[in-house]
Amino acid sequence: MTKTGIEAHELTYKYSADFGVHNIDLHLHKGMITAVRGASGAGKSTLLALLGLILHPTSGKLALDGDETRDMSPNERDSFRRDNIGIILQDLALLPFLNAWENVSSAFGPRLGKNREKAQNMLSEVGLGDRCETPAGNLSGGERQRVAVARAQVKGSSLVLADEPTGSLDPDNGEAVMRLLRRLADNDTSVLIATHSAEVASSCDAEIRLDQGNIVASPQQDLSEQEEN
Ligand SMILES: Nc1ncnc2c1ncn2[C@@H]1O[C@H](COP(=O)(O)OP(=O)(O)OP(=O)(O)O)[C@@H](O)[C@H]1O
Repeated sequence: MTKTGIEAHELTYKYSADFGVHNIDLHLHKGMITAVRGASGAGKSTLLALLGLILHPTSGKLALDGDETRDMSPNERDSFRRDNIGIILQDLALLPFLNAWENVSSAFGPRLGKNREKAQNMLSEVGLGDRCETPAGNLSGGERQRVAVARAQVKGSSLVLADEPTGSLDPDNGEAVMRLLRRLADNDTSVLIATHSAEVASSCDAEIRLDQGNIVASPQQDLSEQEEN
């Protein structure tokens, strides 16, 4: 049987002897939003970078929908990431001189015009149908974040990783972005959000806590606690 979702087993990344993330075991199910919380420096961004195949693990295993990623070449990892993983970064990484649809279309690669219609449809879905031609640098923070969600969503990714997706937004825009991420999960995507916010975490389906690069509470624990109550 093909395993679905993301499974990490003893996943480790060492920047140095003391810093990094260590022996991470987790299973992110499809259709669920999982929050990863922890103090500054706990390892949240490092974990997202590992799951996004941006960092190559020092040791351990990582499978996405049953595909083991450990032995992929750098080129295979890049193309796997492009096809399967949407990433919403803390600093957004939108190109300010490209307009909204061009930023969304860039998820597919450099030939932006090829996927213009898909990009525009996706922008309509996140409520930005009338801002397609606006340069990203001229959009508000909330609008830019919605463009970033549209870009993560446009390929139909199996996994979406979001680093503080609501961190810089006012409550209304933050809730709008969370609703969009929920819709992604409802379409059978695994969503992982790094957040400092207890409120954001409480709106997720499960929570992982990191402390000094180690998991101190996992989604499985949270789910079994919910079942007991
Ligand atoms: N490129 C790097 N080289 C060496 N150490 C690093 C590097 N990047 C991060 N670290 C260290 O690894 C640890 C985890 O960092 P990480 O950025 O994953 O934490 P975080 O939980 O995302 O923090 P924040 O909430 O502040 O963004 C920290 O101690 C950090 O100083």
